[in-house]
Amino acid sequence: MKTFDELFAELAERARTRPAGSGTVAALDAGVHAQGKKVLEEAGEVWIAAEHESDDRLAEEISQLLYRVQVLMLGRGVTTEDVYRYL
Ligand SMILES: N=c1c2ncn([C@@H]3O[C@H](COP(=O)(O)OP(=O)(O)OP(=O)(O)O)[C@@H](O)[C@H]3O)c2ncn1[C@@H]1O[C@H](COP(=O)(O)O)[C@@H](O)[C@H]1O
Repeated sequence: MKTFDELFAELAERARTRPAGSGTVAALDAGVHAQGKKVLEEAGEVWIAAEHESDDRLAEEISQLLYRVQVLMLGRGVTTEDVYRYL
């Protein structure tokens, strides 16, 4: 179990250390265009799950959307503080 902030810190560390085999490193290397497409794809899956799937499947899709948003944030150099000041 981890929080949004804990995952963001983990992904930032991946970006910094670039361990072999990291899907996050590959997603960051793919660039902002590809990262944005993944956000849109996962958002669509969240919508479908919300209408047609179980609470557990919906929660899983939401977790994947949060991950994809965090990859995009790192890809653009946007921090959690940058986002939280608008909440
Ligand atoms: N939380 C996630 C996470 N959520 C989603 N995903 C990725 O997103 C995929 C699911 O998205 P898709 O529906 O697009 O599935 P897919 O089309 O089969 O995926 P791809 O072939 O496009 O990678 C998963 O298979 C993972 O590759 C995640 N990948 C990593 N994490 C966490 O991020 C951290 C760092 O991971 P690594 O960089 O892989 O070490 C670890 O704590 C992981 O648990």
